[in-house]
Amino acid sequence: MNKAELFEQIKRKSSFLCVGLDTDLSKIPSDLLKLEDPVFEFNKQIIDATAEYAVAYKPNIAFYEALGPKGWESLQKTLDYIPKDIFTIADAKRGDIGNTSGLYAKAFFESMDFDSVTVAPYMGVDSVQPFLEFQDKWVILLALTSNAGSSDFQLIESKSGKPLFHEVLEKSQLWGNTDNMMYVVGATRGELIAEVRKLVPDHFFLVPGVGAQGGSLEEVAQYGMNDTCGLLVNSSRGIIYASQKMDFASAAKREAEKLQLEMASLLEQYCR
Ligand SMILES: O=C(O)c1cc(=O)[nH]c(=O)n1[C@@H]1O[C@H](COP(=O)(O)O)[C@@H](O)[C@H]1O
Repeated sequence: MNKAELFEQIKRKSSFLCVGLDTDLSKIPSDLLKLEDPVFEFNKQIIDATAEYAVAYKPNIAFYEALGPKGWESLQKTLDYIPKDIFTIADAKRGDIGNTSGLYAKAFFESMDFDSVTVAPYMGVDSVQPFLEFQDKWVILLALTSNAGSSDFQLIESKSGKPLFHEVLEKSQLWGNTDNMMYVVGATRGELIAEVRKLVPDHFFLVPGVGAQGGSLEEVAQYGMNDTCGLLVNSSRGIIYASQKMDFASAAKREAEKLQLEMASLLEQYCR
């Protein structure tokens, strides 16, 4: 999916919601555990309930990897079930020496056909380029993450006197095929989002951290939105575990709709 198609979908649904499929066997209703593939059954019902409000789904790979081969099977079935016009993100946070990154890229872009994968920039250009070689796929580079520990390295002043996340944003722009690059920018980072937007005015941000982590959607839109929206805002636990009983799908639908309505008015206000 290219940027124009993504923006078209955002306009059509008046939404920039990404639903995070962080599906955890210890949090899904126990009745589902009797089924052959509880993770897929849960995801299927979540997707059915939220697809009209979502422009992206983001399975966090850890939740599937942790279950061994069965988890990978649930992940593949989930990916196949997501409607084809919705953007898919493999939240895998990969990145390694070139030849290894090439195989990570193959895993998520060829074997599994995700639209995008989250990548850590720490190992530098040669660890990211193999992902960028897939012309019609997207790399979502960790820039300024939502967790408290992000200050440990990302906010440190580099040699040039700028915080390290500035270097990530500026350097990565020189890595080629950056049209298909997005950046992770945490919703918990408030005004710093404006700083990131100044450095990369046209790129999409994947913004986790609203809902369970307490980030403000209003603030994200105010500081981060551009004239093609430029935002995919993720909520995982706030949607998928809105109820931990068998009414989980209708509760997820309610939460997704609530966010979508808020997003519709933010699009009107800030998407210019
Ligand atoms: O790359 C991510 O998606 C990510 C980056 C980041 O800075 N913070 C962050 O929370 N995430 C992911 O976004 C999701 C947030 O989940 P909730 O806090 O439950 O909405 C999880 O899958 C995290 O791994």
